[in-house]
Amino acid sequence: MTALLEVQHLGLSFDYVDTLHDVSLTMHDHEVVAIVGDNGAGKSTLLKTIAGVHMPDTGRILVRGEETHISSIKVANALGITAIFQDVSFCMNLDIAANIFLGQEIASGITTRDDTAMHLKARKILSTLTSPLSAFRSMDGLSHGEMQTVAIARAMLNDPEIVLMDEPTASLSVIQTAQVLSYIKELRSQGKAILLVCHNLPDVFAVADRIAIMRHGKIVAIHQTHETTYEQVIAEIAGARHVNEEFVNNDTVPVPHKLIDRYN
Ligand SMILES: Nc1ncnc2c1ncn2[C@@H]1O[C@H](COP(=O)(O)OP(=O)(O)OP(=O)(O)O)[C@@H](O)[C@H]1O
Repeated sequence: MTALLEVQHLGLSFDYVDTLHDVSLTMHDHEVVAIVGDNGAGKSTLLKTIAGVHMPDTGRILVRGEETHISSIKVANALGITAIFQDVSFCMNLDIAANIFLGQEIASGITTRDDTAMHLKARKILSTLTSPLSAFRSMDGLSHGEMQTVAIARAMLNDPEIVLMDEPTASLSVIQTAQVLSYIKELRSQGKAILLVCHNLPDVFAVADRIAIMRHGKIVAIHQTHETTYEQVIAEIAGARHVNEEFVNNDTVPVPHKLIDRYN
């Protein structure tokens, strides 16, 4: 089966420092792949390189089996790749529909926007995500989680096949996080491939089919989520040769939280 996205031996340096080193990764439709790693491991740089923000120095990116040169975000979008970065900007004085269409408004004449068509499409996208948000609501006053919903809806505008998400649950409440994770599952069920950079291991284990661990610009391991454990992933993030028994055998605190507390 042809992979939707194939990254082969990517390398990228900033100021002579290897930020990505021989990175290879394959993604198929109906799949969520999470990239985890310590600060500075190169996760966001990998995502941005696939999204067209950076051009790799070496290696290849294939989309549906075809070699591509993703020289800009626009080129990535045309290939069916869309990214949701951490610093999404909104126009707070406009409504949700206008923010979903920001920069891609539907015109009804040379100088006028077709607000009705935009609201209809915005409502359709929100309902596809099973979001209860009204497209008429003002951005002003939305919670972080609701803004993340709008960011995801905006990314769905051109029905991409490959969705790249950088820390979509950062600074969200438990409920908002659950909502965003359910959107990710919904996108997977629609056949999309989702690449997720995420620090939060419970979120990763809740939603990812595979987990890729990055360290010092390299992918050091890729696991099927159901075949790995928090202990193993944390050990690989940290570069430990063995899983620490102290972590594994302490049954007084739920293991994931104990591990994460220790790791942080
Ligand atoms: N545009 C850039 N110019 C120079 N160095 C950069 C640039 N972007 C990233 N880097 C460097 O590349 C390394 C990897 O950064 P990156 O943001 O990809 O890491 P990360 O794994 O996403 O980290 P974090 O979890 O902290 O966001 C860091 O040392 C960073 O300073």
